[in-house]
Amino acid sequence: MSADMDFRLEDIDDAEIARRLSIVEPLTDSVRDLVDAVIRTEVDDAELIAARTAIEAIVTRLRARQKDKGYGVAFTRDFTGMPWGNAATGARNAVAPPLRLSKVDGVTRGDVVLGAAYEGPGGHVHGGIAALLLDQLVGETAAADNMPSFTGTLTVRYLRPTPLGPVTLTGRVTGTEGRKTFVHGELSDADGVTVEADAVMIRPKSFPSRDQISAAITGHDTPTADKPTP
Ligand SMILES: CCCCC/C=C\C/C=C\C/C=C\C/C=C\CCCC(=O)SCCNC(=O)CCNC(=O)[C@H](O)C(C)(C)COP(=O)(O)OP(=O)(O)OC[C@H]1O[C@@H](n2cnc3c(N)ncnc32)[C@H](O)[C@@H]1OP(=O)(O)O
Repeated sequence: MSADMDFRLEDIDDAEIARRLSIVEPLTDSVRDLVDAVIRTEVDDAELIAARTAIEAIVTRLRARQKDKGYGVAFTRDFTGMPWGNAATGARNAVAPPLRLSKVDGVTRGDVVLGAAYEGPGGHVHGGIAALLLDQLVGETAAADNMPSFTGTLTVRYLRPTPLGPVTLTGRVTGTEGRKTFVHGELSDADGVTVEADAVMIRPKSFPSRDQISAAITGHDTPTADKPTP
């Protein structure tokens, strides 16, 4: 991970995180709903044009104040990560399905419903979306102590087409070797595994230590507490 990666401090507590999420998650859900509606609507051209005008007005309102680039990765002082722009999981990212993963007994697991926005072959999940979700899965599976690794190699094997609808992801670490962590991940529908992946996750030699990140976000060294990523 390059040293110029955007780590920044958001000096807020859990209650403020919850408050912000309570505002932005429903907004993101509405935009996700909008994307789905645009794909599936059968209204006439006049309605489509009227919708575009209304949407453009909303975009103008939102752009009244905005960041220069992407959202970046914000951390609280006690190291809770807020990757809210993340393409697979971001709370502010309507492109994200969104995937929510949790680790129990060494297995990372998550359920997500893939609708019309994630279509590749008719009625089925796009292979790139499967790879995106598996990449996030192996990333979170390899992450220890809230410190992420980079995906060095991701090998994806598509066993059979994945129908649009609910899917489950599971991942587990299969080995470690120096800065490398090996992870196996699976994406399944109700009938079993449809896509599997093996990843070599690497903690780059240039990767800042947890203390260095803390120092970068707070301007000085601070003690850090172990906290799960929201
Ligand atoms: C990342 C998101 C941050 C979000 C943070 C938010 C909250 C934090 C909380 C939790 C985090 C949770 C989840 C993480 C989130 C998302 C997961 C998404 C993951 C991604 O989507 S991430 C983007 C795609 N990813 C890249 O953009 C990588 C670009 N690339 C590089 O940054 C370097 O290329 C790197 C680092 C790969 C290696 O750099 P390096 O200098 O450290 O490597 P070095 O040469 O020292 O090799 C050391 C040993 O690895 C072997 N090796 C080297 N390269 C290899 C490769 N490619 N494949 C297999 N093995 C490889 C060598 O053979 C040697 O092996 P040996 O020791 O056995 O000889």
